[in-house]
Amino acid sequence: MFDKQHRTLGEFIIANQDSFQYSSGELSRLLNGIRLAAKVVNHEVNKAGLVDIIGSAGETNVQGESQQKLDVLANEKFIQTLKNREIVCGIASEEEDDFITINSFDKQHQNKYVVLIDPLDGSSNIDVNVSVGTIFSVYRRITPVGTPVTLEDFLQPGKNQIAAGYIIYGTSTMLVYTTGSGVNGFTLNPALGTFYLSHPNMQYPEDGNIYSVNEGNYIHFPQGVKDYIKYCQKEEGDRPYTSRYIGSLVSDFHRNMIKGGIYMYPKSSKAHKGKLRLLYECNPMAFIAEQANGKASDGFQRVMDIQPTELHERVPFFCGSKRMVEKAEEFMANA
Ligand SMILES: O=P(O)(O)OC[C@H]1O[C@](O)(COP(=O)(O)O)[C@@H](O)[C@@H]1O
Repeated sequence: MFDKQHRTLGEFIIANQDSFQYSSGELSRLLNGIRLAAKVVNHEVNKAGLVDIIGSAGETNVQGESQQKLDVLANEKFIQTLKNREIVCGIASEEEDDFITINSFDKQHQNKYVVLIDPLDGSSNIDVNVSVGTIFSVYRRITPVGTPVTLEDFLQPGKNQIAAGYIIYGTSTMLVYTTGSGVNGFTLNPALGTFYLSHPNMQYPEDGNIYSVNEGNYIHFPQGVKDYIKYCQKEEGDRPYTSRYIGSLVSDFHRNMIKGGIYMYPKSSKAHKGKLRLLYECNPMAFIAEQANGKASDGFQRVMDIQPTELHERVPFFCGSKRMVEKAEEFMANA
């Protein structure tokens, strides 16, 4: 298992390269690209209140959401950084209608990895100085090297992920990721511009007492969700639980992973498939949750078993401490 002596993220990536199935150093270079882009975006997020980077960019993205200027900037920085690494053959992003094809420098489509990103998660919180994040998911392509990347390379079930993580731009900036051998968190020392291992081997508590859901949608929720929320609020045993909802998936997830809790974005009569996107929000968070002894489902099945059919498809999402997600699923099944 990993030891704390590998203090910086760079050292940690190299030191653990061999624990990775296709260890050729390429994934390390990809992760180092994400590390670099995270620092650049962190710098922009931190000074957001001072420069004209807050507010709408005047455009809407493929989801019909108004794009924030920081969304656009974060999208550009991650795409640019990943393009230059000679590893990535394609990128899909919340801010891009279609996937982006990246050819290797020799123009022979030799790159092997696809990356899916939510460049700035929690965008409704940007203007009000509440923590936001970036989410990333990495797969090995399934179409032959030497040919251009196709949609098929992106529409892989979450269980095929080889790496996933998030960056949280909060009271401190952290990068949390997994390559399938546990979850580790690194905190940025802004004075040195270096990420240090601060949270080795992160684990969800088996059970918790925090529930995170937008209760403003309560009347639109399925009966099973209403029943589970009532269960959380009932004066019985270690309940009522505490309600905490920041409105940034990354921030709510991070808190619940440390303290024990459940995050829910169910379907509703307003949003028949929920709001969160399977490929670059739910799957990466599900991979991290499972690697940290947590659980992630759509209320009925393991999220990472879902076979995607569209780049920007949405799914209901229940994620957190194992016992709490199982209890929520119980209410969904019995409703
Ligand atoms: O405001 P709502 O409907 O509760 O949605 C909040 C959820 O949507 C998100 O902001 C995702 O959407 P964005 O990636 O567009 O920000 C999550 O981070 C958050 O948990």
